[in-house]
Amino acid sequence: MTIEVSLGASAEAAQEVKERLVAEGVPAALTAGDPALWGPDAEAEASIRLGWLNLHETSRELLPRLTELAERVRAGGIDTIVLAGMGGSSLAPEVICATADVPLTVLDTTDPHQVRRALGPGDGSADVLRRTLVVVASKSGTTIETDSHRRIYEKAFENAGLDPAEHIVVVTDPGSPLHRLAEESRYEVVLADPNVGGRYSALSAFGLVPSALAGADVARLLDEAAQVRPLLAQNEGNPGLELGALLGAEALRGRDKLILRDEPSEITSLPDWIEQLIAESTGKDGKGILPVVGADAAEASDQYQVTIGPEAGAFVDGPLGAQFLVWEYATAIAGRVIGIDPFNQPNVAESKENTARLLKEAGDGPLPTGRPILVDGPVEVYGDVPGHPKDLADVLTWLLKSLPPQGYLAIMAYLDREAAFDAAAVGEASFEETAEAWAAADIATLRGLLDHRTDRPVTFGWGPRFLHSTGQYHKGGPQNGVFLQITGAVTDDIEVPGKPYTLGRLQLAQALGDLRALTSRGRPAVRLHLTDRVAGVRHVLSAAKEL
Ligand SMILES: O=P(O)(O)OC[C@H]1O[C@H](O)[C@H](O)[C@@H](O)[C@@H]1O
Repeated sequence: MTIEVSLGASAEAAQEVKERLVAEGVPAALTAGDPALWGPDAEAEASIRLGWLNLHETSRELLPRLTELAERVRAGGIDTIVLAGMGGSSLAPEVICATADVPLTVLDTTDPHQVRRALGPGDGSADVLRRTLVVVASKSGTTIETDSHRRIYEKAFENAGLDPAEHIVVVTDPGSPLHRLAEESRYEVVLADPNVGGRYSALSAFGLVPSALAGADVARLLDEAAQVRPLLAQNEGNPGLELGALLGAEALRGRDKLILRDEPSEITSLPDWIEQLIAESTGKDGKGILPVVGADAAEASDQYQVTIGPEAGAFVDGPLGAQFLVWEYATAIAGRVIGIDPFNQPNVAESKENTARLLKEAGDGPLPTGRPILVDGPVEVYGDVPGHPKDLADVLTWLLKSLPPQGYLAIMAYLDREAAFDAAAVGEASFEETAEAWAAADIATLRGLLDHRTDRPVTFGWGPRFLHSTGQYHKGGPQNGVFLQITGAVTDDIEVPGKPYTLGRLQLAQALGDLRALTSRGRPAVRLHLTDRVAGVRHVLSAAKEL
């Protein structure tokens, strides 16, 4: 089965853009790997970023090794695959494994409570660790979260009397600092294609290694991509061109909020991967397309909806391997239409630098959190909120009122994204009861509650995961975002071996660093700090319900 793209009510607008792209010879030029398609400023970067167009062929050479590796790992009694990787180094495997229904633990967080769930109690349970293989995945080999996870796991394996070399597999680019370290440590290394950027790497070693180890059929993904690939050079019947023309045409006429719907289909959670691809590729130079995951399309002139799976209106229906390639192609096309370089991420570094500076300046002392402007039960409020708010509800109301006509609200939660598991594990409860208990304990429920109170789109991101995704758009895209950051007290912190910070301290520094970047742009931004996480989540949700 190949892929079907339907443009729904937007077909006419897309047609005009498509005709222009065809007249300019773009489909053939893109599939031939022409790096000049995004203008002279983008050419140098593009010339080393188009390898994703051929991964359906070039990644095939990985398959025998992956089969052998997966067998060896299983024969060694390992049944738990943990993936330490941020953004493009984990989002695709998460979707691949969810779709294949094989378990994969993704560590794309600095939340100590969430990392503790993977490690097991204490400094890691020997029982859990014996059965665990950690895939340390980083293209640059320098990402601070992934480096921290590697250090934590190395120490945990050693403490448990296990040889880290038997429990760690590294995926990185040739010559990266992580490559060198892995060789010194005798880790198994799978090198990735350096001509593929992180968010375009779903079908490279970054997508395939952890997924194959977790038990997914990755050869099938390459077959699915190979089926659609010949269509991408065509002027007609080209799903990537259709979708790219749609994304570009909508953005040009001011419809720059893309509501991504995930209807029940054979694919699970693809919008979470598309979100990074589109937000980080297009959100720059004051332009961009904002993907909104999990929302219903509002009747607003700047929003439109695309569904994964067959549905009324605009949709993309087809197997996962083909979806990856078609969305990548469409994003590259949309980048040309909008007039940005879809392969760089110029504003991501800023928050990272702020975080490093905050940690350095604070030394052994406390991080500069400032003083709360009010305390409402288990929730402290930080930020410049005018008009002397008296409680949390007033603060949320002010944030919603601050939304400009074309704006959006971004909720950014630096918390344990699995915390709601604890509340939902209620013995013999029915599916409905469990789902209800989950929603009542999950801070992500806030997105829907605030969405009901505004016609502006509301996004939700787990920090620091989103910093490697929508974080680029927030800082580099149209400056009309309003930001609600949520942090929480840490009761069970984890040392990062060889570093002067703990995970909890790093997480808070990341939140403060990003807040600094957002407020320096004059954007309205508030931080809620939950002094008791469970009670705090309940309190925030109940305040939002009463607005
Ligand atoms: O794979 P890494 O080098 O560790 O990078 C992981 C992620 O980090 C950065 O912040 C980039 O903005 C992302 O595009 C990338 O996917």
